[in-house]
Amino acid sequence: MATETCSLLSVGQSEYGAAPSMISALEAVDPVTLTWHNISIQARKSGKRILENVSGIAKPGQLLALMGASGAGKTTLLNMLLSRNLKGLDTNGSVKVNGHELGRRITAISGYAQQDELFVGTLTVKEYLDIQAKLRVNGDADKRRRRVANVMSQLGLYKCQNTRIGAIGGQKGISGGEMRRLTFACELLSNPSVLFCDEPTTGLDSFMAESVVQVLSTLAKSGRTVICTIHQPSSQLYLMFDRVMFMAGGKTAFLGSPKDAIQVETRLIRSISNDFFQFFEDAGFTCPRNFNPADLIIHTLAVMPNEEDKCRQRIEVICTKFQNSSYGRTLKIGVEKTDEGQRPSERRKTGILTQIGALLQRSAIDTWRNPSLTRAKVIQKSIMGLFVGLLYLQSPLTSIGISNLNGALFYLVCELTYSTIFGILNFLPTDFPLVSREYHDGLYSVFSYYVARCLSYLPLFTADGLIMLLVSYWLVGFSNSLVQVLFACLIAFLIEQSSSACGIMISCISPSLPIAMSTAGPLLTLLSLTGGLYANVGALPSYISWIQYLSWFRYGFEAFAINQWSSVNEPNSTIWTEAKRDSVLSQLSFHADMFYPDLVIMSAFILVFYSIGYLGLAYRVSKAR
Ligand SMILES: Nc1ncnc2c1ncn2[C@@H]1O[C@H](COP(=O)(O)OP(=O)(O)OP(=O)(O)O)[C@@H](O)[C@H]1O
Repeated sequence: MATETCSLLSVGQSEYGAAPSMISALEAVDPVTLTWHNISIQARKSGKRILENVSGIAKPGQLLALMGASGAGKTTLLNMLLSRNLKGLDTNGSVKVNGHELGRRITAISGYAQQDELFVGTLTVKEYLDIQAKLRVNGDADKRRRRVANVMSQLGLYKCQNTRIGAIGGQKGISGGEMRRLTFACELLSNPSVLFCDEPTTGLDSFMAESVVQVLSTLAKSGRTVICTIHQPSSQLYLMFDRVMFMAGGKTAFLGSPKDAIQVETRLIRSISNDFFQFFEDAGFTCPRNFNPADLIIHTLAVMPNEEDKCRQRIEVICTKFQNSSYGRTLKIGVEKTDEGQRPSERRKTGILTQIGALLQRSAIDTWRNPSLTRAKVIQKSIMGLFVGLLYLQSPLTSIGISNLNGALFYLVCELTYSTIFGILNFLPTDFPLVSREYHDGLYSVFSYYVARCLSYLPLFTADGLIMLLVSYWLVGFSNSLVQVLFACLIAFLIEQSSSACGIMISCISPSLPIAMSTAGPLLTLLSLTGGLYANVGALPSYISWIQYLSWFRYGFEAFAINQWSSVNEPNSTIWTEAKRDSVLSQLSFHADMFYPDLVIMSAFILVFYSIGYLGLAYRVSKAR
């Protein structure tokens, strides 16, 4: 195990700004040699061969670039090395870390910077890294602070540490290059021995692309094994890699080193041809002067439309030549002769409470910085409360007044349900890509995410209902003894929680938001129609009647009604008897002794809905590999 701390100059420190007092060195890692041997991958359904006997080796201290035309198999190889995203594929061959097959456990020693960046855009760079550190660094607050300071310093993120990350189509935040460096920074917090990057320079201008490859090169020099896929690098970038692997038609066309000591631009291509490019020239494909070598090779290895047979033949020639060349033989020996070395130490997950705390903090900041939902709900519920209050203003205890009060109670049940459920159906779609990625990166369990996310919704989806209830309560003239008001608040809470738990459940088990929406609509119609106001629950036909027992509309309405009619406001309270209460309730086929069972049943609904939602989410996240 490595014990020394590498002392590197921070990448672009002066350019991007760094805190001078901070330690600007990356912590040491266990050196890792990654080998892959005879990897063959086939699509299960179509039988299409995606990779064929691909072998390779990546060593600590080296930056290896996987290159090739589109469809060559670069991403599939990267996924195989990481043992993820292999759904629907049959795989063969072995991937070894210091001679050990780790399988999925490779995530515990590696970082994977994926091409599409997923962040919580409302957070600043520093806040995001602090929370990531809580999820990735096992240790005390001081260790986390140092790790964050180190990676910010190494990746030149100090200057933008207080800038919000921003989101595409939303608030503008940090630049594309800074986002890419933030992705690496998150991965580096775990101090991985191996770093995988999928197309790290795509979408960046040449200056940004160079700075990103410079970062990767520096990370490799710190003793890490860095592997990235890359599309058409410029001549300059191309020379920054320690090793390049060219792929074509799912095979290895070359794995070796490009020349890196080129001083004069005009000599660049000829100089490369001395070593790396020599192989392609020997195969009969010469590189013209002033031509970007990577461009030429990728072009040579591409399968052109309308010339497929010719291209495939050419690829076959090159791949066979490579296998029989000294490069191919050296590679074969290197891969086969890798002895078992020390198993690198694996990152341990942080505790479940730490995970929940960090995720809750992230959600809370996001909600706080995104006040539109909160504001909309509070305003909407205040207006609805006022409207209900004015509509049923001080209803008298006449038969019409009693019926109005029951109508007001049922309306409250509906309002607590509909806006909650449709407000929460978006629970998963927005979060899902980030959650499933972070879960597969080994940052936290689905349970931690689920608990934190549900808790983060709780205050808003409780307060809004109570605001509506309390705004309307005295206006309508509901029974206002302290006990009745408190019970009314509890009932409103249980109704709103039943709705949000049901919304979360539907969101977690539906494959998409439109399906969730079209499930929720008819379901709520059924549940509200059997809730007790539109049709008397005692007179429903038997083939429909059972639905009422699945309806929190019914239990919530019954509990509200029992609470309301158990006693009434002065001066009528003295003449209000149990018989009168029972008579009002019996009009609705409700029973006074069902009050506590109603509360218990709604609590059970909440538990069951949350549990099903959790199981649905866990299943979907596990399948999203
Ligand atoms: N699950 C799958 N089922 C069927 N075919 C697949 C599957 N995954 C990948 N392929 C096919 O395998 C080939 C290689 O895909 P891959 O994404 O690895 O290529 P790539 O070199 O990374 O391409 P690009 O540079 O365009 O991202 C493609 O033809 C792709 O359509």
